[in-house]
Amino acid sequence: MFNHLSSMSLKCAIELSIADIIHSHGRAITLSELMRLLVHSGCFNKTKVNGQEEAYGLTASSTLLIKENPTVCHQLLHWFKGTELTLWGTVHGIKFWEFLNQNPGINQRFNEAMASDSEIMTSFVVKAECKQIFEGLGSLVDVGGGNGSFSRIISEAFPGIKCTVLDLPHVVANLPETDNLKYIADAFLFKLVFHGLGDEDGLKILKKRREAIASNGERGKVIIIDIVINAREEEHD
Ligand SMILES: C[S@@+](CC[C@H](N)C(=O)[O-])C[C@H]1O[C@@H](n2cnc3c(N)ncnc32)[C@H](O)[C@@H]1O
Repeated sequence: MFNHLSSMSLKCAIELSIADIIHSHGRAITLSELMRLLVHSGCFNKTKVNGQEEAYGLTASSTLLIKENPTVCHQLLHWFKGTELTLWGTVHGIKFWEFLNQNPGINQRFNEAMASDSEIMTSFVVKAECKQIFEGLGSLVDVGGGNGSFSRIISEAFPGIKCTVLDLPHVVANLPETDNLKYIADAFLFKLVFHGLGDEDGLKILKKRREAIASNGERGKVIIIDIVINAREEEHD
């Protein structure tokens, strides 16, 4: 709920030139409560001077904020003050997925990286304690499923499930189809999709999925695997 404090305090740090102040001071310097928040998000680090006084130093992240790196500073401020959803969109003036569409080599490497992630996640999701989520399903749509690596693994582990992968045309173009393609779904899988969408788009998608699975009785499921904020521990999110 209070995660916006991290980005707002980062905005303050940039506007107050805190990274520059520490940089020109040449060593750690005492500062306020704002700095505690920025230490929590890993932007600065905390140390002691003269054995007792609290002081703050630069980390690799805040080194990027000093005015010797004007591009990073400028783009971050532009992003904080603008209406564009992502830093990527602010810097490049184009959505990330559209950028991949225009750069086939990078698109291929991105999809291969996501496929590697699927391989790693398989042991947790398909083979271990989450296995029962998939048992008994007849069909599944993998929305934003990339090149289908995760669905391929599911279809091999659960031969009874007909998997359908839905993604952008440039991602699924020329991928070999198999005979287990089907257009009715018991379950919709969203792996690492929602964190990249705004609340409005995410809710719109979920409402549509609810309508689609409501007609399918108790077999209907929406399965979401995504990044969550670590709210309990004093660790970086
Ligand atoms: C972070 S990747 C996750 C890929 C896959 N689910 C995984 O975890 O390996 C997000 C995927 O969403 C897809 N995507 C983005 N916008 C989309 C849209 N409007 N319709 C369908 N897929 C979309 C992208 O092409 C990309 O493959």
